[in-house]
Amino acid sequence: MTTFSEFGLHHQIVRALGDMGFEEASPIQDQTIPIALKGKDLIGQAQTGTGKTAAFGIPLLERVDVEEEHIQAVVLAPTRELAVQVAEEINRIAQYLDVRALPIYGGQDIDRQIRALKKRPQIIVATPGRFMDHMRRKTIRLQHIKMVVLDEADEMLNMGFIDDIKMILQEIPDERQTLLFSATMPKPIKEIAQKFMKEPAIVSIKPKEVTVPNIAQQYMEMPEKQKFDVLCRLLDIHSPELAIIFGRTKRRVDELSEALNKRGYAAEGLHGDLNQAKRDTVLRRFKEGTIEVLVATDVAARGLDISGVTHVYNFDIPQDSESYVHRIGRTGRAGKTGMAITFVTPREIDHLKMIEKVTNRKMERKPIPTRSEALEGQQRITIDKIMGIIEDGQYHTYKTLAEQLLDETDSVTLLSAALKLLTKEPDSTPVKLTEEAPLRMKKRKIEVDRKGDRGYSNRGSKGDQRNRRKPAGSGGMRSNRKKESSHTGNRYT
Ligand SMILES: Nc1ncnc2c1ncn2[C@@H]1O[C@H](COP(=O)(O)OP(=O)(O)OP(=O)(O)O)[C@@H](O)[C@H]1O
Ligand SMILES: [Mg+2]
Repeated sequence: MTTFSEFGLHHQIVRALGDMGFEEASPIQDQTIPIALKGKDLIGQAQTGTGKTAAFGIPLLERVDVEEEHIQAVVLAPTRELAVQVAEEINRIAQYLDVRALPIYGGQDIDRQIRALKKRPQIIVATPGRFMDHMRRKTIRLQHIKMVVLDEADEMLNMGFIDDIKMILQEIPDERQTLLFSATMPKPIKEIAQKFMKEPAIVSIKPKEVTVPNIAQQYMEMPEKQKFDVLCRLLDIHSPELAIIFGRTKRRVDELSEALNKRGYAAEGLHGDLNQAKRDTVLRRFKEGTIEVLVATDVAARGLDISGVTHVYNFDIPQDSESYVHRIGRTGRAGKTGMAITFVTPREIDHLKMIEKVTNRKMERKPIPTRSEALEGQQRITIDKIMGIIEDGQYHTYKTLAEQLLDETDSVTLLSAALKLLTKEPDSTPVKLTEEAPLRMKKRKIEVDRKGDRGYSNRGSKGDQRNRRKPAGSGGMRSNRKKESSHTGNRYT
């Protein structure tokens, strides 16, 4: 593997990477950075959590002219959270340079953004809708942009941003460099590539390895009604450092997080109907560990890099293999290990098989854990905590009290009572969860797979696009453009 100094990067960048704990380039960085540094167009595909952000972030910073006070590079990303995260990572790499990346996204006060833009950042990381708004207002000028990155391009297409992206790419000067990155690359991406990129170099992992090997993948089959109790048991047994639970719909996420709280888990929901401030708070609290369980729709699946996520639970099986790959990829990042458990109802087994087929990886079937296993899990945690205190030696102030108690009660009885008190016993508080209909396999999906579409999903296929898209205008791009301005506030799900 290559060390970063071998790429001939600015010493400030190498130093920042060192501060960040990056010692060697990851494989995708190793293969793409030299190409991107030459100014060539590039499609980079690599598994989740393997450092694609720095793979484009480093060349952007390397190629930005520090003296020039214009926007020189634009990264487009599908969600606000991702825009913020990518800008933060670029700024960390840029900490010893006089270069700044500014995140720009819908839902944030536009005047504030305009003021921030006046400070002349060289790099913008934006969601497409808000970027279009600024293009129209001429608060972002395009003529000096010489690099464009599409991060999670396929998701931006799924979210109906295709026209925005085409428009943006059309308006940015031609003699630019275009980079496109994602863990999955369904077909419509190729169309964008053909139209808007100049003989892109393709750096791609084999479909065989679409998921990273360090994530243990398991599934459990059970009726819909049983899912919630099983989830609670698993949380008790695994006691994750941080866990993400994926639900199919926004209502589902709300109900699940409420139900989890009722049963004593520190959980909060994240989905597109929450306002910006709430979304920010939830993510912050999760990153800090104030909440241990994040319940989310697919919005959190893309790109989010939160260290400490040890477990991902697909409470509802994901719609397609692409979503599966991105969801489970929230764990097992940067070489760490992780565990992903998918719940499947008997009628959804075909769906699971389809996912296995496309990802080319079998999930291990696991039996449903029992209530007593859950209790054992929690008891183990209690014991670990007690042993931890003994190791720390911080218990001496309690010794006299312990001796007094032992005069009156025998040690086994005393310790048993203390263990009971400290152990979170499996809880069966009734909760309200509206049943979800099982996911049905659509015939079309299998057909696409059989055709050998390299894409790990079919979500990008035309039919789906039509369904997922915002109400599409029949008019040309210009008419779309107008209409969309009124939408920008809430388009990012
Ligand atoms: N060379 C490196 N050495 C050590 N850690 C790294 C290196 N490159 C990136 N990382 C860290 O690995 C984590 C994952 O990186 P990143 O978010 O860029 O992954 P990704 O490939 O974009 O994943 P996804 O497909 O989910 O978006 C980040 O915390 C990042 O800081
Ligand atoms: Mg990423």
